[in-house]
Amino acid sequence: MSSQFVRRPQNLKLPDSDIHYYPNFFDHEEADYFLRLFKTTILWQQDSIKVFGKVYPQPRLTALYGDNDKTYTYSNITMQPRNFTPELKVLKERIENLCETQFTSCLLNLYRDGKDSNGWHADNEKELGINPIIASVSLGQERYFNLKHRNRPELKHKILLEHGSLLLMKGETQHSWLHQIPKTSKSIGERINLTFRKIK
Ligand SMILES: O=C(O)CCC(=O)C(=O)O
Ligand SMILES: [Fe+2]
Repeated sequence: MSSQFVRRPQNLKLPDSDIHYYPNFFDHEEADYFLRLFKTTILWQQDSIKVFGKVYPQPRLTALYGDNDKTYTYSNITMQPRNFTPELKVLKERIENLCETQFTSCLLNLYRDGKDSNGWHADNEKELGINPIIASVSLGQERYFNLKHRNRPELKHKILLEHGSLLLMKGETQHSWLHQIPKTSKSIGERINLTFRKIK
């Protein structure tokens, strides 16, 4: 890995949240390397989700890696973790140094094109405990990340998640806000997202 120097993050300053954005957490070359590596070495799967009783393929591919065998359940999908690869461990440790905390797990998303998406949700599964810290790495195609406050409809925000960036969400963010990656009709390339979490 090259430079460990990390520039100061942008703080989103939204009420009832604690969100920080590091645009160049990885330099361009590193980000390219990890994008190609994870595209080819992660065991991507497409699960089915049930929406109002109907079953659909999830609009993206996913994978779960971890250092324990605890399952993770969201949207009625229970995922079984695989063991961290050496490269995922390297990334995890680099982010742990920045955040001064430990992660047990990494949920990965592969958005193949603009039709792939991630609907409104909060990362508030009980396995994550209260006020979880979520560290989210973006590689490849930049995509918008929308935020909306649960109880105050006038509070909305969107941020472009760039290649090689890191987004940290902590404190009461998951309690008060929902987030999504919307579809786009533009013809765009693929994006990989990694979210490091503590699964208890
Ligand atoms: O792809 C992203 O940036 C967001 C992913 C996400 O919200 C999740 O996996 O919970
Ligand atoms: Fe999420």
